[in-house]
Amino acid sequence: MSTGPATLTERPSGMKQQLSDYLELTKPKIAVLLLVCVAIAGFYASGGQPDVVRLVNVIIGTALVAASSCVWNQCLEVHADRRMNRTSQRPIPSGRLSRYSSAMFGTLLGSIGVAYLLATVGWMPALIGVLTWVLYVCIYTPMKQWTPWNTTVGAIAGALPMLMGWLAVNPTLDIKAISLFAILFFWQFPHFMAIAWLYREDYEKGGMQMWSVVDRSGTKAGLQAVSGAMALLLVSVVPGLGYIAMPNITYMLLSLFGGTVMLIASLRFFTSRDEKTARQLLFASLFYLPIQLGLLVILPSGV
Ligand code: HEM
Ligand SMILES: CC(C)=CCC/C(C)=C/CC/C(C)=C/COP(=O)(O)OP(=O)(O)O
Repeated sequence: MSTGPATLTERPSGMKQQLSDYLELTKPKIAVLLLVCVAIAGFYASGGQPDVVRLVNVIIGTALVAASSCVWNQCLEVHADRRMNRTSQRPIPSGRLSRYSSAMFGTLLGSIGVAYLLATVGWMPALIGVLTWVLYVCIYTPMKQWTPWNTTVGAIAGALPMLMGWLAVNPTLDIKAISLFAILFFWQFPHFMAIAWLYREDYEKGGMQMWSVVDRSGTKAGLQAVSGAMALLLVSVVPGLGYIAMPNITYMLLSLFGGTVMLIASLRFFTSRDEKTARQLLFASLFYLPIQLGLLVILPSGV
């Protein structure tokens, strides 16, 4: 029985755990890579001379709105998350946080984030942020329960933040902006199909309709990964096609190399469809994206 108010040494652990749980709700690992992509989009959109204040502000605002969407996604998916090993220990299904307090937290984050974007970088990034939030939380999340085409919708949500970074510093969406969106859009297919295969039993337990669940052979998941990687290879060279000073041959050769690595990893996954090739594809995807987009920052125009 407690002998009185918790001592200082006990209280922080309770508070510390709660803070850690609220942070976990925001899916920080996905958010960090996403925000790196947003930052590169803004840097590239401004020809390498960004308004640093606007760039920092769009990153902060996007982080808040993205975090809000991840929190609300988990509020809505708690019953499925409770049935999956991968997600059952998350703050809400485990009971460490209530759905109500989490939903309030998510709403607060989203409201502050949209207001911050409106106040600092204008209505266009804010509008795309709201649209992305709605796409991810209100459309993609329910779709996971009834069609494998949910991944295509999720990939649109995952790629739209590139346009938030772009529009924060450049009001004109040109072929370069679309190519950045396309790079992130197509990247998500090899990225996720590897995960969908690795966790296929889990997804089935959660009632999630992924390609790896509706087609147990994995052929459809493999085809999605290969198709995404092929499209990624093609669109990844676009930023170097003479839109920057002159055809950036170095950028294009490195992009073709990186895209070929992703395509080979996807083909190996498609032909073998086993744990090893799936993990290799997942890791390849997590290394490829920051390096590929990083080329737009480190290689000056026309190199
Ligand atoms: C259709 C779109 C996407 C789906 C369905 C998806 C799904 C997932 C899932 C289920 C995981 C495993 C998380 C876990 O281990 O519990 C994961 C990991 C990850 N995703 Fe994605 N993802 C998508 C798009 C993105 C985007 C757009 C980014 C960032 C640009 C991203 C970055 C990451 C990172 C960095 C990890 C590794 C996190 C970790 O190690 O736990 N993903 N993704
Ligand atoms: C500005 C703004 C709103 C940005 C949102 C960007 C964002 C987080 C996109 C989602 C990418 C995605 C589908 C992740 C997987 O979610 P999941 O629910 O399938 O992952 P899980 O199964 O691990 O919960």
